[in-house]
Amino acid sequence: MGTALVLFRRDLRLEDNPAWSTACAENGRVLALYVHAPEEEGQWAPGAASRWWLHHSLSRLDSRLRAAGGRLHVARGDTLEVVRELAGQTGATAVHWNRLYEPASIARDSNLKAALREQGVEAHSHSGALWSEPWQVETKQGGPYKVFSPYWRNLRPRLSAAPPLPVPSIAAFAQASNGLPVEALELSPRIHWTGGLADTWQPGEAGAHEMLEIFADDAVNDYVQLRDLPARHGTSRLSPHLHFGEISPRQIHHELDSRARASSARRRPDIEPYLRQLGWRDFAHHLLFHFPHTPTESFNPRFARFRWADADHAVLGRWQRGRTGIPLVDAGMRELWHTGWMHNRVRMIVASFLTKNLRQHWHHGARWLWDTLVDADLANNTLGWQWVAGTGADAAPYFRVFNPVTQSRKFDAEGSYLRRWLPELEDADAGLLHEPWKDPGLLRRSGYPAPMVDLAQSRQKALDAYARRG
Ligand SMILES: Cc1cc2nc3c(=O)[nH]c(=O)nc-3n(C[C@H](O)[C@H](O)[C@H](O)COP(=O)(O)OP(=O)(O)OC[C@H]3O[C@@H](n4cnc5c(N)ncnc54)[C@H](O)[C@@H]3O)c2cc1C
Repeated sequence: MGTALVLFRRDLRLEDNPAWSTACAENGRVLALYVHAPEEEGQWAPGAASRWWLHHSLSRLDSRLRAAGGRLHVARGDTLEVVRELAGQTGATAVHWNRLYEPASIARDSNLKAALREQGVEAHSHSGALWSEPWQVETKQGGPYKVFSPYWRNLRPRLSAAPPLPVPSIAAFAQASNGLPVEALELSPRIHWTGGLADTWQPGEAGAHEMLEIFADDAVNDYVQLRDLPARHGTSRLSPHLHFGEISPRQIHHELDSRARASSARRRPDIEPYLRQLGWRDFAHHLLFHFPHTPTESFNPRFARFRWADADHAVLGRWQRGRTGIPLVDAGMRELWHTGWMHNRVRMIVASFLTKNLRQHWHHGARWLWDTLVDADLANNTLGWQWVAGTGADAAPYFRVFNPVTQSRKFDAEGSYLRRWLPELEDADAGLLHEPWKDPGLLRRSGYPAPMVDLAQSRQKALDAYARRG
């Protein structure tokens, strides 16, 4: 049996990894390879929080492989050159990887496949990141979907909760020289600002399964009731693990389905609302694959000439630092800065505030989240921003401007989320917490800023601007 290289990218797991399983089954020797080539990701090289995650996830994968007698061969440089050099060194006759769907990755991987095949090396790509390939779900007319509900109605009946691929046994690891330690990639920042990330997350395959277990043990039962409450752990928090491929949708589906079947009919959780939400991830990738211009251009062409306010760095800075004077917006932005994550409902509110009340282009928000989220994902982030800004496929209507005070009273009625992230308002009266500007004395005493815009007036200005669009 021959030797194969397996390129690990955002599939940093050994279980349910089709590229890894196939290579191990078909070859006597395998080399697990990570090539660090951020420039090959075009404008979307990983941001600071993602790099932190990647450092730890690669280290954990390396440790797992070492425990099995091998290691992760880490290299930096041009992927094709590195693969060619290692194929030569190890005598590999095949290269396997799981597909990615960002435009730059598709272009890179197509070149890689063609160049390797030309050289007589087999190149195999596999489906390991999504439930379904973006081209497998088609409308009756044979085109892509633009609206989620019909997309989901088409996809859902085809999804199987079959057991995922087990961790394969490995005959032998191929040896290669010049591998780097993960530290050499300098992904972890020199300045120590990542304490909050380390306190919140455990990157890697084991961390992903722990997170799934916590969710499956408890919150999945009340997902519909709790998923909108930012103070509660009502969602799975699997997004960074999914982004880095430490766990797959198939694994999650299988685990939740098996547990549901094992529980008595009376106590059986309804896992459908959660699966549907996970379906948005496949949908986001479906959209990105079919409409690759959307990370930078409005999905809806009617917004191509929309006049956003000029970029204002002071305004953006207050939003980024959580100093807008609107408690729910500031709490979300501070949660993001501290933990690298923000609750979905709060993401919608901070995005609506930026694009509508402040009328800043959604690009600015998308970029900031790209740098600060541990789950920054081009497909999901693009969909989220275009949805809220009203410029996207299946978007919130442009006239929907979230009122952050109403939202905060509804979804954080007791103010636990606000008090947690705005310690200066910890002692504020419950009635004032959502609108502290109503008591100038409170603002003076606490140092919490006055609102940077009047919510009603800025909403009206946004509606006027949207009404004039295109
Ligand atoms: C402005 C904005 C920006 C966003 N940026 C990102 C991003 O960069 N990366 C990211 O993963 N999600 C993004 N989202 C979607 C969503 O907020 C997160 O996926 C979710 O908060 C992650 O938490 P969770 O894992 O607990 O979600 P759960 O509710 O437990 O959902 C399970 C999984 O389903 C997927 N999912 C859930 N909601 C969505 C959605 N609306 N769109 C696409 N996939 C979804 C995620 O992979 C998530 O992990 C964004 C949303 C908005 C409004």
